[in-house]
Amino acid sequence: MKMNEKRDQFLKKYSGIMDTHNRIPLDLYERYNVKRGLRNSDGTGVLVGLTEIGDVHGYIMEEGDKIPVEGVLRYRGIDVKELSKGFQQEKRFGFEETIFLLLFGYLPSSEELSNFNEQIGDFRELPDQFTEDMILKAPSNNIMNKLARSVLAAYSFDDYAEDISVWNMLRQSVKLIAQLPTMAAYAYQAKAYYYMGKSLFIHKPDPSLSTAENLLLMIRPNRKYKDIEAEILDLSLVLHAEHGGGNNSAFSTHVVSSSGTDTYSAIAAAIGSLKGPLHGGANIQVARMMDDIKKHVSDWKSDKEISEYVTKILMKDAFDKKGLIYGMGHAVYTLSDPRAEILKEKARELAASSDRMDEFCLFEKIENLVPGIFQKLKNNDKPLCANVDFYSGFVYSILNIPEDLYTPIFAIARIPGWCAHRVEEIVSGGRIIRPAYKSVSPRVPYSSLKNRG
Ligand SMILES: CC(=O)SCCNC(=O)CCNC(=O)[C@H](O)C(C)(C)COP(=O)(O)OP(=O)(O)OC[C@H]1O[C@@H](n2cnc3c(N)ncnc32)[C@H](O)[C@@H]1OP(=O)(O)O
Ligand SMILES: O=C([O-])CC(=O)C(=O)O
Repeated sequence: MKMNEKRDQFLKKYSGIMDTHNRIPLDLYERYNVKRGLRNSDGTGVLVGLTEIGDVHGYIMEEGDKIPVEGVLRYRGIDVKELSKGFQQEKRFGFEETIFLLLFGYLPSSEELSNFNEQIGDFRELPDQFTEDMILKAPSNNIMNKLARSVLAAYSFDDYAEDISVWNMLRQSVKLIAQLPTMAAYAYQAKAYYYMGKSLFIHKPDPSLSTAENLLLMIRPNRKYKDIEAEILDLSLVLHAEHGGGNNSAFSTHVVSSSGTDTYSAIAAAIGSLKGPLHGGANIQVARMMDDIKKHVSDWKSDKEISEYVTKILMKDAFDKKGLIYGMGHAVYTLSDPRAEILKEKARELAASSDRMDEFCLFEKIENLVPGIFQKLKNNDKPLCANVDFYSGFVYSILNIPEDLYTPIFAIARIPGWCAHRVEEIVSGGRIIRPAYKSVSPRVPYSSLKNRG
């Protein structure tokens, strides 16, 4: 028998065995009062830490009951809606001051902001040979995978990689925050060249420009972008920058950092977490799901036809058969996600000016119809709102940003949050995160090889 056939047989047999031997009966979780997914029985998160960085508010507790409320998100105590309104009204980019706010805990003065922008600008370029050796020689079909590997590779270019003093973590944080857009843009160019047959171009970042402008100039063949495109991308970066300590990627950062490991390992772990389709990777899944819905629903104005197809998706009978409507639902928000509301209005404006209003209306219909269908199918009254990932990809598509970069843009936005959480963990956490797992395995005596069946 050929090795391939033997391998197929091996995988078939042992994947079945592996599955059986890793299934713990659901009733045991209840019996031992296990907080699955670190959740209490009402879906609220188990309290495992304190943070001053982000505050995510989606319900209030009243006499033991969870009462849904409109969502509010605060960065270092400042409402993100006010923060966004502030820099937009002053016609400035907001992402760099948001990074400052998250890292240092207060809004910078103009002098502090311009010094900070200089620091970021100075770090934007990748080290000598990094692009050639670490990105072009080892491209990936998946930019998040390439980003995580690039962050790990950056360890080897840092003489103080292991130093976890605050001074050094700040240096590493600013460097990684500045370089992640460059890594993502070049990783995308490498993918476009090696996997998609496109021309290869590597544009140098411009230290005098914002993160949003740099990202756009590095992914555009002619380095050109419109001001409005950079402004909207900047706003989106601000909205994605931080989400408390409990979200999966920030918590991964806390867990990994609590072992005392280096910054590159912690940030690579966070990128791996964000990539998942239940977390930041949902933005690309929304785009794929919407393409599928557009293909299968002939009348985009028909509530009936849309509802029937959405029901099929929820019943695991259509699209990726996972039973999920991506971009809907949230672990904390109930009635609304403030970021989705802002992105929705941007999506509406952009759609109106680019002849894509029919698509926008389809998104809006799905947003409005899904909660009712979900409640009917699940026989509950749980509110379900659009989350930050629902409209972001649609906005990016109008900005002509390739789908491959949707989740990497989320990572570029969220790395300041991760860095702030890493420092908070090391400065204030101070104890290795180590929850308990109860063993429910029966005791089995060892048997020697000759006595096994
Ligand atoms: C940046 C971000 O990470 S935002 C979130 C991005 N992720 C998505 O958009 C994926 C779709 N949404 C989801 O899978 C979920 O809403 C999550 C992962 C965001 C939150 O999950 P949870 O906190 O477990 O949600 P919640 O406690 O409200 O879920 C209750 C039930 O509703 C289901 N549910 C929640 N949202 C959805 C959805 N969009 N589609 C189908 N079912 C859903 C859950 O799977 C769960 O089912 P179960 O009881 O059979 O296990
Ligand atoms: O908080 C969460 O669970 C998910 C998240 O990161 C976000 O919504 O931005």
